[in-house]
Amino acid sequence: MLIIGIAGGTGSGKTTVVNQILNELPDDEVCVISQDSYYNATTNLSYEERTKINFDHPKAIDFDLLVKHLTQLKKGEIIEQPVYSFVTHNRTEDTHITHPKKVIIVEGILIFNSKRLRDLFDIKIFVHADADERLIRRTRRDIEERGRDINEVLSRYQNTLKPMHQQFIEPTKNYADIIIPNDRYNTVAVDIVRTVISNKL
Ligand SMILES: Nc1ncnc2c1ncn2[C@@H]1O[C@H](COP(=O)(O)OP(=O)(O)O)[C@@H](O)[C@H]1O
Ligand SMILES: O=c1ccn([C@@H]2O[C@H](COP(=O)(O)O)[C@@H](O)[C@H]2O)c(=O)[nH]1
Repeated sequence: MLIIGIAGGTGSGKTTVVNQILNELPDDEVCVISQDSYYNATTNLSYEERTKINFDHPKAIDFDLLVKHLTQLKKGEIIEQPVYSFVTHNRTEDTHITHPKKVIIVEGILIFNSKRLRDLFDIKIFVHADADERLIRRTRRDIEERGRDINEVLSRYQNTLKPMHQQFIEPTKNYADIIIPNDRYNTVAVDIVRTVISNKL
């Protein structure tokens, strides 16, 4: 089994890179775990209280469950990945049954922040895009896909995204084996990662 961690700031293009890697790879050989599925369950809080959570701080993530699930997959066990809603800021009632595969890709902004997780990765990849590019992408995506308005996106960026990125995400670039520059679509880098995976399969 090969476990690949893909980190990078919000809007850097992690999900896009993962999807490009998955294209042309056999479905039954690769599975993806998203750190976003492991935001803490906040059912005890009101919607208003949930909107005030700092989602870019490591404390917002249920790393215990993420490490437990990855360890189970490594042992060949099936897991029930939580399903998260960015609209309600909470886990849904659903779960996603995930089978162990030869290659497991874990992606998320804070995954290199946890030593326990880092130790589980065979390859660590950091997707880099400049802050202005990330802000533009995030603004478009959150308005089009995550039900936000421009004020929400910009005030969240100023109050939490930017400072948390500088404090907790950017420094973890140092742990990466490979850094993918992603201000533009980087097909060469994606091809290299795909080749590494294909060799393993
Ligand atoms: N290299 C790129 N150039 C332009 N737009 C991109 C690029 N990579 C991703 N995007 C777009 O930016 C937005 C955020 O990308 P996404 O992959 O969701 O980032 P992340 O998972 O890192 O938050 C998406 O709308 C995506 O289509
Ligand atoms: O309820 C939530 C939970 C998280 N976020 C934001 O999501 C990004 C991480 O996801 P990416 O796909 O890597 O962008 C993080 O910056 C959180 O601020 C949210 O908006 N709402």
